[in-house]
Amino acid sequence: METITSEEMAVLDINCEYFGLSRLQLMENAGRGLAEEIIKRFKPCKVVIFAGLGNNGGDAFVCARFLRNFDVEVFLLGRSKDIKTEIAKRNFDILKKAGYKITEIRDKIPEFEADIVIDGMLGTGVRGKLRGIYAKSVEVINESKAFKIAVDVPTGLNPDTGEFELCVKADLTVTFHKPKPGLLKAKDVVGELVVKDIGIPKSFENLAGVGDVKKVYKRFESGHKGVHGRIAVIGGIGYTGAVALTSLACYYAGADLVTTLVPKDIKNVVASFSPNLIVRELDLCDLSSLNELMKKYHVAVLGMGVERNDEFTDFVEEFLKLENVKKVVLDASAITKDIPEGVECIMTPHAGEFRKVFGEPTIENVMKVAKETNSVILLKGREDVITDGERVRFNRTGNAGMTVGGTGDVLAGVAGAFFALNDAFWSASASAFVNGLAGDICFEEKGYNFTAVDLLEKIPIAIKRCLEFV
Ligand SMILES: NC(=O)C1=CN([C@@H]2O[C@H](COP(=O)(O)OP(=O)(O)OC[C@H]3O[C@@H](n4cnc5c(N)ncnc54)[C@H](O)[C@@H]3O)[C@@H](O)[C@H]2O)[C@@H](O)CC1
Ligand SMILES: [K+]
Repeated sequence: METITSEEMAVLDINCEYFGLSRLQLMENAGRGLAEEIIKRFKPCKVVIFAGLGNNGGDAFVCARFLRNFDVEVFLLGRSKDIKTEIAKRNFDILKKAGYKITEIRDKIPEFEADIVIDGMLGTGVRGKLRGIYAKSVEVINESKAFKIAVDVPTGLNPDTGEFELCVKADLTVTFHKPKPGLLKAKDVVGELVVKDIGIPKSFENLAGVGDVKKVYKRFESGHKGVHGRIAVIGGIGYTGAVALTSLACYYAGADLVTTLVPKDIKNVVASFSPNLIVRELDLCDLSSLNELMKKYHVAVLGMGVERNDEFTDFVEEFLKLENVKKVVLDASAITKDIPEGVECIMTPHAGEFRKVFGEPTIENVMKVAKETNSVILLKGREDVITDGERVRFNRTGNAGMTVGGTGDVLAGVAGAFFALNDAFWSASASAFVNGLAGDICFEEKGYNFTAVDLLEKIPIAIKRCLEFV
C-alpha cells in the first residue's frame, strides 16, 4: 500500500495551499469523512471528543458538526485561546457559537460516559514523548469502555516509524489522503484502518512547490561561518562567466563559503567579476590536493563552462573516486554514467545533454538512468523533471525568458547550496522551483528579456517569498 510520511504530508499541505486548495477545505473534507465513517457504523449515541490544540483537533471539531443527531461533547486539552492554527480556531468557534458542550481541560479530566470516544488530540504533528495532559488523557481513554476512534493517527504513535510508549488503543483509525507508514506497522493500536480521500488531486503530490523550499532551507540561529554550506565549484575550462554565476548562486541560495576552482589562465578574470568570489587554481592532474581540499566542503559542483573534452571527462571520473568527495552536482560536461557507490549525486542535464550521454529523455528513460546511476536527475525543460528512479516531481515555475544562456549555471549553484544540508531529491526539487520562481520575478519586472545575472539577483527574493508563504 502506498504511504505518505508526516514530512511529505507537511510539504503537500503547504503546496496544496499554494496551488489554491486551502487547508480549511482539506480540514472540512477530513472532518466530514470521519463523520461519514461514524454514521455508517453507529446509530446516534453519546460521543466525547478529546481535542488537541492543533489541526488534529480541528478535524474533530468539523466532525462534530456532521454528527448532527449524536450527543456530542468536546474536551479541549488546554485553553481555547491557545489553539495553534487559524483554521482549528475557526472550527472551534463555530462549535462554541452553535452551543456545543465544551470543557477546557487543564489538569483534571472530568468523569464521563460515552459510547464513542474520538481521539483528535495529536496527529502528524506529534513530536517526542507525550507531555502533560495528553499523556493523562491517553490513559483515561484506554480505560474507558467506549468505542475508540483515532483521527488520522492514534495519539502517541509515531506516524512514520510506528513506535510508541504510551498510545491510544483505537478500535478504528480514520486516516486522510494516504496511510502514514507507522499505521501499517502498529496494527494493535490502530485497529481497523480506513483511508479517506480529502480531495487532493493526484498530480499535486508530484508538483514541486513552496513546501519543497520550506523543507530544505535552513538557517541556524547560533551558526558559525560554514554551517550553512561549504561548496567547491569546479569548471571554467573555456568559459569564464559560468562558474562565477554558479558560485554566486550558491551564496544567494544561502551557502556560507564557496571556492571557485578554475584553470590558472582565467583565475584572475573570474576573480575580477566579484569580491565575493574566492578563486583558486584548478590543476586537473593534482587529485591528491583536491582530495585534501574536499575535506572542507559539503558539496562539489562540477562542469559549468567546460566544453566536453576527454581530459575533463577523465578528470571527473577520477575526481568522483576521491575519498573525500561525498556529494556532487554534475552539470553540463561533467554529466556521466559512472557514479561510484557512496557518492550522492544530482545531475542537471537539459534534454540535449541527457541525450548525448544517456539516450532519449523520456520520463521512463530518465527514471531508469537515475536508478542505474543511483543519482537524482534534474532534467531541465519547460517542465523540469526531478527523479531518483522511484519518486518523480515536476516543476512548472519559470518562463520562456529562461532559455537565455547561464540560467542553468545559476540552477546548479542553487542545487549545490541546498544539497549541502539536505538530501539530493528534495534539494533538486526545491532548487528547480526557486530558480524558476526567480525567473518569474524577473519576468514581472522586465518581461522576457532578462539575463542570468538578473536571475541570480532574484534568487534571494524567490527564497524569501517561499519562506514567507504560510
Ligand atoms: N494536509 C494535511 O497535512 C492535513 C492535516 N490534517 C490534520 O492535521 C493534523 C496535523 O496537524 P498539526 O500539524 O497541527 O499537528 P497536531 O494536531 O498533530 O499537533 C499539533 C500540536 O501538538 C503539540 N504537540 C506535539 N507533540 C506533542 C507531545 N508529544 N505532547 C504534547 N503535545 C504535543 C504541539 O504543540 C503541536 O503544535 C493531521 O494529523 C490531520 O489530522 C487534516 O486537516 C487534513 C489535511
Ligand atoms: K489522533
